[in-house]
Amino acid sequence: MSQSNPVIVLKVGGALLQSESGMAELMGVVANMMSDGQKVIFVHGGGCLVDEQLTANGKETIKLDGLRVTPSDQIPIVVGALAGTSNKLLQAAAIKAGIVAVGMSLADGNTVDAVVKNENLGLVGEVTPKDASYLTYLLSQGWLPICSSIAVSAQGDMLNVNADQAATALAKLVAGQLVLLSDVPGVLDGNGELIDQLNQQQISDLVQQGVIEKGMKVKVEAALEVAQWMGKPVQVASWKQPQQLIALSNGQSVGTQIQP
Ligand SMILES: Nc1ncnc2c1ncn2[C@@H]1O[C@H](COP(=O)(O)OP(=O)(O)O)[C@@H](O)[C@H]1O
Ligand SMILES: CC(=O)N[C@@H](CCC(=O)OP(=O)(O)O)C(=O)O
Repeated sequence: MSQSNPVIVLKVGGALLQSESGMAELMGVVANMMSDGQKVIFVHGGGCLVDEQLTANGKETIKLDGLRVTPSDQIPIVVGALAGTSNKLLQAAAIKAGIVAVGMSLADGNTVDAVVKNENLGLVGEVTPKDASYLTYLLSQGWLPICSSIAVSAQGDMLNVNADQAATALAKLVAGQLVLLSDVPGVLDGNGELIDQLNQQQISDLVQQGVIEKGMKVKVEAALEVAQWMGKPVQVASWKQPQQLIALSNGQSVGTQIQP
C-alpha cells in the first residue's frame, strides 16, 4: 500500500455497532491499513441505536424517503445516540485495536457548513464541505478521525444528518475514496443477487421499480454524487467482510461499484 493512496473515507452503518466482533474485526483491518501508511477517516451512522433510544423514551419515528423526521423534542435523544453512544462504541473498538482515535462530529473544526434541509423534516441537516484543516491535522498525526453525523448550523441548532450524506461531504472535502459499508453485500437486484456495477440510468430505473428503496436509495444517491464529483467509482460493500478493504485499497472492486 503506498503513502500516496487517496484518503479512504469509510462509512459504516449502525448495524455494525450491534456487533462487537464485527467492530473488532473491522478495526483490526483498519489498524493494519494505517500502519501501512493508508490514511482513513471513519464516518458512522447509528440509526438502530436512535430507534432504540426513541422507543425507550416513548417517541415515535417517521422516515420520509429514508430520512428520519427529527422534531426538536427528539434532537437531544438523537444527538446522545449518535454523537455519544455510537461514536464512543466505535472509538472504544479502535482503541482496543491499538489505533489512536479522535471522536468528532460534523460540528467540529469548521469542517462543514450545515443548514436545515427541508422544514418538513424538522432538525435534519444538509452539509457541504468547508475547511479540511482539522481533518488534515488529525491525519498528519497518524490518528483516526471517527466522525458522527451530528452537525450544528450557523444559528446554533443541532442537526441530524444522514450518515451517508455526511460521508459524501467529507469525501468531497478531502478528495477521498468513499467506501460505504452496510449490513448487505452491496446493492441487490429484485432476486436478492449482488449487482456488480451500476450507472446513473440503471440506478434511476431500479429506484423507479422499487428495487432500490429506503436507506439504500439514500446511500446509492450519495455514492453517485461523489462518483460524479470525483470522476471515479464509489464502492457500496459490507462491513461483514472487512478483508475486502485490503482488496479495495489494492485497486480491486468489491460489492457494488457505483459508476460516475
Ligand atoms: N436493492 C437493495 N439492495 C440492498 N439493500 C436494500 C435495497 N433496497 C433497500 N435495501 C435496504 O437498505 C438497507 C441498507 O440501508 P441502511 O439501512 O440505511 O444501511 P446503513 O445503516 O448500513 O447505512 C439494507 O439493509 C436493506 O434493508
Ligand atoms: C436524517 C437521518 O435520517 N439521520 C440518520 C442518522 C444516522 C444514520 O444515518 O444511520 P445509518 O447509517 O445507520 O442509517 C438517523 O437519524 O437515523
